[in-house]
Amino acid sequence: MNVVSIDAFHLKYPFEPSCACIGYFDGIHKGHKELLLNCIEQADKNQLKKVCITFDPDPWVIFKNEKQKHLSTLSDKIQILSSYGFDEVYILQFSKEFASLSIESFHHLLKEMNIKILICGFDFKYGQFNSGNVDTLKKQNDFKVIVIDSVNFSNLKISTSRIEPLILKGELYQSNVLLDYIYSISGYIEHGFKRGTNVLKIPTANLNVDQEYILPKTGVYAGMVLLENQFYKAMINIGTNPTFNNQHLTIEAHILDFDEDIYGQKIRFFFYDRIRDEMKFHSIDELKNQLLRDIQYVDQLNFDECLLKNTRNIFFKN
Ligand SMILES: Cc1cc2nc3c(=O)[nH]c(=O)nc-3n(C[C@H](O)[C@H](O)[C@H](O)COP(=O)(O)O)c2cc1C
Ligand SMILES: Nc1ncnc2c1ncn2[C@@H]1O[C@H](COP(=O)(O)OP(=O)(O)OP(=O)(O)O)[C@@H](O)[C@H]1O
Repeated sequence: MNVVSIDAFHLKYPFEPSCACIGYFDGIHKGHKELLLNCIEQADKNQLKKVCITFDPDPWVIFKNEKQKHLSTLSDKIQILSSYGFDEVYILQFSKEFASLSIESFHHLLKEMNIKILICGFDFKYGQFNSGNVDTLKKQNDFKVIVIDSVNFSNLKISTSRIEPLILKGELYQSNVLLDYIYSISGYIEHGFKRGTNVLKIPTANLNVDQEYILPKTGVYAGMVLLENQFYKAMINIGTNPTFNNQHLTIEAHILDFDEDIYGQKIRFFFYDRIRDEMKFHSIDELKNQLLRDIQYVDQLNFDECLLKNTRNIFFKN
């Protein structure tokens, strides 16, 4: 899959005729999935390149000058799109100039990018003051437009802004249902206080997380980790280890049936469901007994087959 960064005002790339879906696609949830699958199907049917058009940076960065947290980093999006079988991802460089393109200039840009079929959601907006929408798109004759109806859950549109608060509240199972795969964050393993290994005899991998991610509410989660293209069941804690009065928030996983030195390695933590609050225990033995019960619980937990399969399809590299 080719990933191409595009300056809308200086098109240089040799664009081949394509069927493209368009959006910011943070998290690539179940609603987005409908667009992506439709795009792949239409591209194959019409012998066109399979293209996903997205934007970077986040419009908020440009308008509010604030770094936003996201469900997925750009690199995650690229990985997910690659798992769908896209040929190309066009990343339109978002700027104030780009945001103020007139409706006609936006259509002209897509025509110049050799888009033959455009797939978007029913509420897609574009151009100056977000004045472009599916009605204005349908009025032009340069490319065909396919509009996807709202993909709902409990009669409400599935959207990134609906999933984000669920993650912040720790309702990870519900977020996963709306995403259609298991939510994850990634980073590198760093050194902790070594109490896991030395005091508790329950070693943990401490995550130095990419700061872009939306972090689940503090607490203990059943989940998995992905390490060197292998999935392992894990229990994850996000918190300040109140039994030890830590000053800073840590994100750590005890990987079940695993005992290797993995400092410095790239790792991904998957949050399947929240088990409990992080608690302050009166003694290390009490904490240890609780951790042993958590291990037992996670060990016997059967993850939803469909969520597991979708997650593997995205993140497992063949
Ligand atoms: C699944 C899991 C649950 C945990 N729950 C708690 C908890 O409820 N209270 C607490 O003080 N620490 C909790 N911890 C954190 C342990 O205290 C921690 O693993 C230990 O302090 C090791 O830290 P270190 O990696 O910095 O050495 C939990 C850790 C894990 C992996
Ligand atoms: N549930 C959905 N059903 C159909 N189309 C959707 C759905 N969610 C998003 N889309 C479409 O997918 C494309 C990308 O959506 P985008 O990422 O901009 O927003 P979103 O998922 O609705 O999130 P937000 O809450 O940030 O608005 C757009 O064309 C949008 O209309």
